[in-house]
Amino acid sequence: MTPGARVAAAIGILDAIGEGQAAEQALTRWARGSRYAGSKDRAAVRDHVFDVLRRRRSAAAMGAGADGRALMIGSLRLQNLPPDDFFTVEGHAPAPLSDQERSVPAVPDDDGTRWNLPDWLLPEFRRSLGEGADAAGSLLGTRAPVTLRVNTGRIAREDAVTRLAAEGMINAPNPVAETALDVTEGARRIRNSASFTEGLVELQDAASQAVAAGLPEGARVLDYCAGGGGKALAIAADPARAVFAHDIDPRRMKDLGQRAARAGVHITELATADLGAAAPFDVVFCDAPCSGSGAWRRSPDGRWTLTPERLEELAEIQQQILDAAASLVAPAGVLAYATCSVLRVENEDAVEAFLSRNPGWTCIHSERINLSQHSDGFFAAHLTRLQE
Ligand SMILES: C[S@@+](CC[C@H](N)C(=O)[O-])C[C@H]1O[C@@H](n2cnc3c(N)ncnc32)[C@H](O)[C@@H]1O
Repeated sequence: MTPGARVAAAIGILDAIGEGQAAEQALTRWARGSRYAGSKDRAAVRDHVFDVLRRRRSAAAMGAGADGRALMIGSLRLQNLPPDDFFTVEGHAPAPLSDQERSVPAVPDDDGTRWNLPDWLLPEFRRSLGEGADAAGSLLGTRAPVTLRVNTGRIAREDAVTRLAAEGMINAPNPVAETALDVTEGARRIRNSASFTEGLVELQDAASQAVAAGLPEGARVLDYCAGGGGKALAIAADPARAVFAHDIDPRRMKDLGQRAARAGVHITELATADLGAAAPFDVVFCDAPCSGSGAWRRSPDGRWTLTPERLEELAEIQQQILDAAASLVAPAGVLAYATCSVLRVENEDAVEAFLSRNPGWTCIHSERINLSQHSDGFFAAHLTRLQE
């Protein structure tokens, strides 16, 4: 595909998203109907679409419109790429810019446009991040780093650096977690590399790695919201732990057995009905469902699909999870709560709500891992029962 044809494809996908399709669904549908598109084309189209979604408000302002065409014009301008180079009509490129489209509008300098967030979320974003709001808002408009977790049970981080470099992936130690490596070049090779297929590395954000590494000691650990099991795998890398995984939707754990085998670790999956018999656990870890606001660079349509009602609903689910998980914690054990959200309502407020309903519990640790060029934004808190 020509560069212009890739832009034309992105415009069609953005229009489908504008009509209500989820971003991943719209991309998959386009790829299925475009067998001529090779893997580099698919990656380039995806990058265009995600670049727009990360900066949709600024792109709409720069392109003077909200449809796919205007958003793509705006997005190219934001990247200092002249739209005229892509809108040539040749080789399946979109039609050339009209005189009106060629005049570059002035972009408003309000927080919502600069941070590319919906207006309703701005008060909560400011309350949550305080002086860090501007930095976090700007970062949300950039591409997320590609980060690996080194399976240190198998290979030391410094040896992994050399090995990955030999396989064409330029990488460097990440400062957020001792097991993390940032891949700066060759990231598309990861999944087919021997290092990956042999279980020496996994793709995982550095904040997730730091949260798993920061869990308190304890032999029996339950990952209560295990999902695909990324954190369960990281926890299981410590041979001193017996790790159990649970998710309300067990289909989410379908690849966990295979991933654990590749990593050379053992994880026991538990159905909801079996939790009571397997309890108590020294640590019950709840990586709770949340807005995902700390990871909106990776799922950039999340900020446009979140609603005040959904945020409220998530806060209720988070309390239900804490209550259910608390009953599985050993008397001197720890209930660990985490989200990949930067919003107070899902973090500090959630912990406070649990503690006010459960005066026998106290918070012994609470930390925010800031959104940065090295990791997503994360929150973690450790709660335990007050000893008599
Ligand atoms: C943030 S994701 C977990 C990601 C996972 N820990 C990882 O590292 O890949 C949250 C998970 O919580 C699960 N979940 C939602 N409600 C739940 C509940 N009431 N009890 C247990 N799990 C729940 C969801 O199915 C989802 O897989």
